[in-house]
Amino acid sequence: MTVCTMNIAVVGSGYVGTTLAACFADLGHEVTAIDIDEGVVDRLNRGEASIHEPGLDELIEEHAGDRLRATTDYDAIRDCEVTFLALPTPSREDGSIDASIIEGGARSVGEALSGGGNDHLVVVKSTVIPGTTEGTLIPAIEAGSGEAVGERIRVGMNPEFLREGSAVTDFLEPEKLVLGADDDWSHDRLGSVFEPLIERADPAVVEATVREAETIKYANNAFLATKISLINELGNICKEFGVDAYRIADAIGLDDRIGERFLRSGVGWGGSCFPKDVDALRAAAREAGYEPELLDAAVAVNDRQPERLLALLEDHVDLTGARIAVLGLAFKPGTDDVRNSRAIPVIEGLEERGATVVAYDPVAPAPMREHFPGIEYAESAAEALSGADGALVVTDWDEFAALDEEFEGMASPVVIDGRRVVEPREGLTYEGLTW
Ligand SMILES: NC(=O)c1ccc[n+]([C@@H]2O[C@H](COP(=O)([O-])OP(=O)(O)OC[C@H]3O[C@@H](n4cnc5c(N)ncnc54)[C@H](O)[C@@H]3O)[C@@H](O)[C@H]2O)c1
Ligand SMILES: O=c1ccn([C@@H]2O[C@H](COP(=O)(O)OP(=O)(O)O[C@H]3O[C@H](CO)[C@@H](O)[C@H](O)[C@H]3O)[C@@H](O)[C@H]2O)c(=O)[nH]1
Repeated sequence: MTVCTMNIAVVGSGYVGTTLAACFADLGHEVTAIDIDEGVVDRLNRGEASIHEPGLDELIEEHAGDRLRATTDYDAIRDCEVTFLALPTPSREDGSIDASIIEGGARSVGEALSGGGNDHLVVVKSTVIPGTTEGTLIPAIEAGSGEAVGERIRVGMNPEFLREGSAVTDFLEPEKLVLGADDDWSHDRLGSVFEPLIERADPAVVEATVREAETIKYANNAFLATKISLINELGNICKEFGVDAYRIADAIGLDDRIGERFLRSGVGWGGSCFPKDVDALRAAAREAGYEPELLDAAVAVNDRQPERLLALLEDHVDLTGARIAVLGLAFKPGTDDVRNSRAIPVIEGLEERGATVVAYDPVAPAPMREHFPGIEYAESAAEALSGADGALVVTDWDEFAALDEEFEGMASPVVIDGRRVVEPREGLTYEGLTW
């Protein structure tokens, strides 16, 4: 069967946009990546990613200069059939969504499409609060293009479920695709974009309205974040009972209605999505007149976990003047992203208690330096542990599981594990957060 290839523009070359652009090129489409950052564009054209994501460099190297090109010029959109908006949708101070960047991007897309031309589908890939596409982005495209959306220019919504650290595999082997559109032509065109992926990976395809697609994304993230907070709450209770929360999670996960995934208790959820998206959903729910009490509680439990880690350490070490190794800075393994990493409140808490922090992460020290320029950064876990009065494990990098004689270099061998990655052993005072 012949699979149709298309000309696709991807606006925004961050974690989502770069993955999208590289994977679409790999699926056979002609892709133009557009970003305002010239450095990002230059690197892409040289065949390099600006972010750390397993498998991404290889794809970009293979397709850059061929099916994948990058530019800062929105006018490239005119030659494309579909444009994906993968722009940031950060939180405002009060937690509500700040749609100003994507609104500006939508306007620029509209301007690039002004003056007539081929049919074009603009697809919102970013996570946006239900109603944003209709109430903010369509008017921005119309303001830029000078024509009503719904005839030549149409709009769809296709939320992204990839995880950082496994973005390429998640994108190329999705469990589901949510195709959001409010008319048949837009559903069909969105379907054509994903046809090669559907052929290859056979995901469940959910046809939804734009507003449903926007909502599915928030519901998905809110459910997962709350699931982790629930296992963390149960884990904290297990710890009080002297019971290993991981053995309990293994048992309850056998119940299909619960499921075994996302039951790893510990220092909590961070990253660029769960905290921002749960906050935006809470704010939007409140604005709509609904008190999201369970989501508030999920956040409260999450906020408490780093303090609980520090309190456990304090049971063993007087932190004033102590040298403490922090193992892991990225919000999860496999990424250099430190946005909302649990390492941030952990390091702040150590500093407040007068401890000296020596941090180690295999890929994320550079972005963390922007948050904490004054702490020490070690080149290896062994160096961080050397002479330390205690260690906190904050990210579950595989290499921490292999640590062994490195602990012998500690001044006092106390390890408090927030991710269940280090093996307890003789000679080590070891405690887990929920076990
Ligand atoms: N990171 C994830 O794992 C993930 C997963 C699913 C959904 N999302 C959602 O996808 C969206 C993008 O997230 P991200 O993590 O990829 O963002 P990011 O911050 O990693 O990247 C955004 C990119 O957009 C560029 N940019 C900013 N303004 C621009 C403009 N006006 N025109 C062109 N480029 C511009 C920036 O230079 C940057 O390269 C967000 O809504 C996010 O919630 C993220
Ligand atoms: O059992 C678990 C699983 C995860 N986490 C933590 O939860 C956070 C998020 O992890 P993960 O979901 O793997 O990474 P993200 O890249 O943030 O991906 C989430 O956020 C993305 C952006 O919206 C979505 O696309 C993904 O589907 C969703 O999983 C990290 O701090 C993890 O350490 C736990 O504490 N316990």
